[in-house]
Amino acid sequence: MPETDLSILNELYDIITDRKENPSEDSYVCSLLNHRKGIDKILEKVGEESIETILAVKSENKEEMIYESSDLLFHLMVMFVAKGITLDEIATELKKRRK
Ligand SMILES: N=c1c2ncn([C@@H]3O[C@H](COP(=O)(O)OP(=O)(O)OP(=O)(O)O)[C@@H](O)[C@H]3O)c2ncn1[C@@H]1O[C@H](COP(=O)(O)O)[C@@H](O)[C@H]1O
Repeated sequence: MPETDLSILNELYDIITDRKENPSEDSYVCSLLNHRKGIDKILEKVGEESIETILAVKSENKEEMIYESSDLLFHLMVMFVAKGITLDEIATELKKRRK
């Protein structure tokens, strides 16, 4: 299988971390990280995007599947940053499971 460049995931993680450290008014990520509902707002988005991903898969429309999965992955990454979970920690956990 060809190696895919997944560096965008690290780049996006770094941008989200930067938004946490340097809040700005017009940032969507900041609006989630600093929401009055706290972590619940991010969890709401993860839940919504999960459902949208499921519906996209059921629709059999691959473009929709990719679009909604990207939304889900993005919001999961915001959740990771909010809770101090690094992508390395996720990768390590996945590697432990490798057979
Ligand atoms: N990758 C993303 C990304 N993917 C999805 N989204 C946002 O996630 C939201 C998805 O929610 P919905 O589908 O429910 O759409 P909505 O109707 O706008 O949602 P509501 O919040 O109004 O409920 C949309 O507002 C999208 O714009 C993203 N927003 C930002 N990024 C990246 O995050 C970085 C930081 O963004 P800012 O914090 O806005 O600077 C940017 O460089 C982007 O690369």
